[in-house]
Amino acid sequence: MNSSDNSEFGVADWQRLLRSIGEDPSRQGLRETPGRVTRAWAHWTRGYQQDPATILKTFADGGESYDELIVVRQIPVYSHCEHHLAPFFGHATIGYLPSGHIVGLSKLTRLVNCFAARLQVQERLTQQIAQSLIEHLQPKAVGVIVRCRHMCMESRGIAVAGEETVTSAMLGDLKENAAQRAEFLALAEQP
Ligand SMILES: Nc1nc2c(ncn2[C@@H]2O[C@H](COP(=O)(O)OP(=O)(O)OP(=O)(O)O)[C@@H](O)[C@H]2O)c(=O)[nH]1
Ligand SMILES: [Zn+2]
Repeated sequence: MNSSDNSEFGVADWQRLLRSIGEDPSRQGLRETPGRVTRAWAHWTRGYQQDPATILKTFADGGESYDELIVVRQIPVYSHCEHHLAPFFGHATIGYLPSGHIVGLSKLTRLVNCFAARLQVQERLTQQIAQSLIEHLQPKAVGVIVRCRHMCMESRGIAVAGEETVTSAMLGDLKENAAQRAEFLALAEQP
């Protein structure tokens, strides 16, 4: 969303929204809010402008042929549900079994951000992370676990606080090989 582009949702629309809930957009505390919220939504939806292929540039693993699981845990997730535009947030764990290529560890967090900064359901977010790793890194296996709290379920609707939704995607060896999956889950869950 670009506030200088009249064809897109911007400052005038947020002013209208503020009026529609009975507020006065010209009062001191709200004067800067439409511009601020426009910029905030541009940030929360920046993922539409990001390309997972560019993020996941691989580098050869220096001849060391590392062939064990690589697991990164506690990757922060901030997203918005496509049903209510309400935040959902939590953490992701990503594991993969390389096949000749590894990726910079920070790129896994960037990949999560790229898909989380779009309107989502948690299930699709989880699958997109896993599928793009398979597509661009061609590992032997990928496992993704996402745990989130959904504000549309806590602050409204069913209105229960603190429920956690857990989703997972297991591809390649992690789908087919029970021992491999057990190892990933042990690494993912270790305190
Ligand atoms: N599967 C899935 N559902 C989600 C996610 N985020 C929100 N929802 C659900 O989307 C559903 C939308 O249901 P609707 O009946 O169309 O909308 P609603 O009347 O606002 O539903 P309530 O939240 O039950 O009041 C709700 O059950 C939400 O809990 C998500 O990431 N995955
Ligand atoms: Zn929702």
